[in-house]
Amino acid sequence: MINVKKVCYKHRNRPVLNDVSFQIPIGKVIGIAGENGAGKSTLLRLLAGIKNPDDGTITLDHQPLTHRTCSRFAYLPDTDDFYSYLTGVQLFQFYETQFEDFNFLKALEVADFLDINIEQKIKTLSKGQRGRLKMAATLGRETTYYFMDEPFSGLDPMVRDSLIKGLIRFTDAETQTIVLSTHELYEVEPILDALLLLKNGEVISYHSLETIREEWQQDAVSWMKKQYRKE
Ligand SMILES: Nc1ncnc2c1ncn2[C@@H]1O[C@H](COP(=O)(O)OP(=O)(O)OP(=O)(O)O)[C@@H](O)[C@H]1O
Repeated sequence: MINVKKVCYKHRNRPVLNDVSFQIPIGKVIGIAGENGAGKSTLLRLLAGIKNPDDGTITLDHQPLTHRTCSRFAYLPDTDDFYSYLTGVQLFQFYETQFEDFNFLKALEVADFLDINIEQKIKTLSKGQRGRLKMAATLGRETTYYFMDEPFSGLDPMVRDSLIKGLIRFTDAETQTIVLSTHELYEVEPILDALLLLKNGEVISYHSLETIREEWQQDAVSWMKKQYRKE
C-alpha cells in the first residue's frame, strides 16, 4: 500500500500540487484524470520517486520511499523522445541492465502481442508503434507498482484498444497495481477500479468505479464533468 499524505509540490515557487492525500492499495487499476496542467504528470513523477515532495510524505508499506524502493516501481513516461537511437531489442537489453526485475522474454511476448517490430530503430517507428514499445518495455518489468503517464495519448482507437488489452493480459489483477493518467477516460473506464480527479493541483474526488456506477448511476466521464462543475 502506498500512502500519499498532505503532499505539496512547487515549481519555481508556484504551487503545482497542494495538500494531496490518498492511498493506493495493491491489486487495483487507478486512473488519474483532470484538465491540462492539473498536476497529473507531476503527481506520477512524485509517486515514481523521480521528484520529491516539498512537503508531506509518500510511504510504501509505512516506510518512506528510498532510492531502492523506487527502483522497484515501473514508470512509463509521457515523452515521445524515448531512446530513439536504439532498436526495440536494444531497448530491452538496456532495460535488462538497469532493472533487476526486467523479464526479457516477457517483454518480447508483450511486443509480439502488440505487434511491434523490435528490430527497427525507435526513431523510425510511428508514434503509435513507439507507444506500444514503451508499454512492452514497461510491462517487461515484473513488479508490484506500475506508474504510467498518459500511455494512450495521441494514439488511434485500435492502438489504444490493443494497449488496454495488453495491460490486462500482462498484469496480475490480484498482486499488481497500475496507476495511469489519462484524458481517454471513456475508453479506459472499463479497466479502472478507481478514479482520482485532480483540479489545480488538488484532489477533488477519489472513488471506486463501483461507487460511481452503483451509487451515483453515472459513467466516469459524466461523473468527472459533474465533479468539475461543482468546484
Ligand atoms: N519542470 C517543470 N517545468 C515547467 N513547468 C512545470 C514543471 N513541473 C511542473 N510544472 C507546472 O506544473 C503544472 C502541472 O503540470 P503537469 O504536467 O503535472 O500537469 P498535467 O495534469 O499532467 O497536464 P497535461 O494534462 O497537460 O499533461 C503546470 O502548470 C506546469 O507548467
